[in-house]
Amino acid sequence: MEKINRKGLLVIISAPSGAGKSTLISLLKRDFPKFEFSISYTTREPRVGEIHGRDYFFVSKKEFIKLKKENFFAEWAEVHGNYYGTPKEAVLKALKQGKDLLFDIDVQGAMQIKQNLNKGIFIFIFPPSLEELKRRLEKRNTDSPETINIRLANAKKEIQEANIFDYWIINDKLEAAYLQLKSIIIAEKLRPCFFPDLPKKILEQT
Ligand SMILES: Nc1ncnc2c1ncn2[C@@H]1O[C@H](COP(=O)(O)OP(=O)(O)OP(=O)(O)O)[C@@H](O)[C@H]1O
Ligand SMILES: Nc1nc2c(ncn2[C@@H]2O[C@H](COP(=O)(O)O)[C@@H](O)[C@H]2O)c(=O)[nH]1
Repeated sequence: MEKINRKGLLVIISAPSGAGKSTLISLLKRDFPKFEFSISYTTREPRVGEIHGRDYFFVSKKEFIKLKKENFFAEWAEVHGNYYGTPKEAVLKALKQGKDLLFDIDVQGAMQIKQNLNKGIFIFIFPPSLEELKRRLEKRNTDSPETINIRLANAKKEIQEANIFDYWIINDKLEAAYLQLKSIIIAEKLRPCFFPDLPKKILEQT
């Protein structure tokens, strides 16, 4: 069969810190090798094992503010006391090339993408409870007790904003949550709007 043109899908995933976004996204990276992943800029210090240009572009506050003034970001927000932003160029490139692009961003950023681009599917991941969220953050052992407290306080606010999202997933058992996430993405990728030429191509075949 002749190659069918496909438009790219934008997938925006948000969750309170520690709910399991990065864990779920690493499974998507394994199963959807053609997906592009938006790499954000941040003023946060790198965690052990994080690599500049793979996990984030780690920049100073001064550099971030300069980029912000230059209109470099598709969206940006102050999250848990640090700045985070999505480079506009990566989004425009993915849209132009019809590539699927996934964003791991907070609720404020998701709202901006919704307003500015007016496209994408918006998925919110819940932890099974706030106690379990705290347990996961403590067990991850990447943040100080003060930072964990800030992240837990922000989790309550983020959960209250969850109604702007298209899909909700509770990440209790990882396998079940991942199956739900994967199913949403597969179903969304099959929407007719992503294959505008398909009926014509099928009818033209001899
Ligand atoms: N379903 C699950 N059950 C138990 N532990 C989990 C589950 N999902 C993720 N975790 C663990 O919880 C911790 C937090 O997960 P992860 O780092 O993926 O969260 P996150 O939402 O990306 O957080 P952040 O926004 O701070 O980056 C990790 O140690 C991870 O291994
Ligand atoms: N608005 C944006 N939020 C972002 C972006 N990149 C990441 N994030 C969110 O920040 C928090 C904290 O992340 P962490 O890696 O420090 O734990 C989390 O909710 C991310 O989703 C971004 O470009 N814009």
